[in-house]
Amino acid sequence: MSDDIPNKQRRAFGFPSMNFKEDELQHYTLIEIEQILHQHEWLLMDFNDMPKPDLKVLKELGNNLWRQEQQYDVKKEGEEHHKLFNQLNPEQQIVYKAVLESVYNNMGQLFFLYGAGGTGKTFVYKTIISKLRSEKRIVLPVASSGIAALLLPGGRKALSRFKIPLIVTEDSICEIKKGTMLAELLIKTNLIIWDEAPMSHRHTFEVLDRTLRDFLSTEDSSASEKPFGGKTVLLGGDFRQILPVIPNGTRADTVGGEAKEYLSSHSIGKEDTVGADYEALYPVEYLNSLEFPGLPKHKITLKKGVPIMLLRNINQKEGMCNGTRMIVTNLGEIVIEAEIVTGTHVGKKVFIPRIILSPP
Ligand SMILES: Nc1ncnc2c1ncn2[C@@H]1O[C@H](COP(=O)(O)OP(=O)(O)OP(=O)(O)O)[C@@H](O)[C@H]1O
Repeated sequence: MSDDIPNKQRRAFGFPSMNFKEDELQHYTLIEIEQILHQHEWLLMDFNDMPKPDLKVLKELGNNLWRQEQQYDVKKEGEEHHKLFNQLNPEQQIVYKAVLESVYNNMGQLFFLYGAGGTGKTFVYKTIISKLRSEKRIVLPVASSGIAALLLPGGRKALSRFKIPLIVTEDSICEIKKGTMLAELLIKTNLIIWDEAPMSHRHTFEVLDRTLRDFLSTEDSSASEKPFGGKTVLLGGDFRQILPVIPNGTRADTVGGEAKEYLSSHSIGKEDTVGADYEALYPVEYLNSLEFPGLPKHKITLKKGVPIMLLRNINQKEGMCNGTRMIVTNLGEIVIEAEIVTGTHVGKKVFIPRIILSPP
């Protein structure tokens, strides 16, 4: 009877590669038997010798998010860990040991792994992640940005993983309800790794901290007094990679660099105007404020290093077509120098002149 259970549950959970342990199969089979007995007005309880399904285990098995974290191939993770661990340098080993000691002994320590770019932080995260996943423990690796999250195995953006509200205040909490799959997963998590931590506002960590204290205090009342409810948390990043903090500064002040304004035209040609009345009726400021579909604004502000996209085919042979993305490398008086970052001409420097456009 249990032979059909894996296929049935794989279909139900939508995991074609889902594996089941012997005892998990037993619980599912007992539930099936219970359902058949119900049809004949019997219960499993009526048979003293029959084992009973454990509802707590079944609740766990029904948690898709927990399931996902349990689907890692233990053998592969073990091999990955073996490969990475043997390469750790002495400093990386210190971090590795300290974090794992806290996880194994439920010490709930909070770590900060600080290092300049390229010094091997992600390497340490990966070694720790593979070690814990090879032991079927749960690690939730997140990063402040989506790009950094992609570098972590099974990594997610912190805001979406923990359902942190976009606008966080001193009293916000994660948008996770108690008893949901995500709440249960957080309770079971052994380690949280948060890369690029200095890029996130203090309030985002406090939101997670408050939420974990709340969830974990239902099982252990002292959790409300512990940072992150007593979970081991490894924050990491490089303070040199954050944006400078400028008190009362505007967005432009924070990003830095000199901005340059480009106008579609410096003046209206005499031949385009029809008498003084017309000028009074349609002042230059008004004309410049008009926006038409298919035409860029009258004024654009650019800086070195900003990404831009062409909206016209300028020179297809040179890779400058509608949709080509570039990074601005130099700002001339009426010409912009940029480097192509997409397509077959990646890395090529091109010049974008001012061009005459009319609505399509
Ligand atoms: N102990 C090590 N042995 C071999 N290679 C290593 C070791 N530590 C790091 N590396 C390699 O060095 C490079 C940079 O490491 P890593 O990406 O972990 O740095 P990082 O500190 O996370 O950088 P960033 O902050 O820019 O993300 C990677 O290619 C990584 O594989």
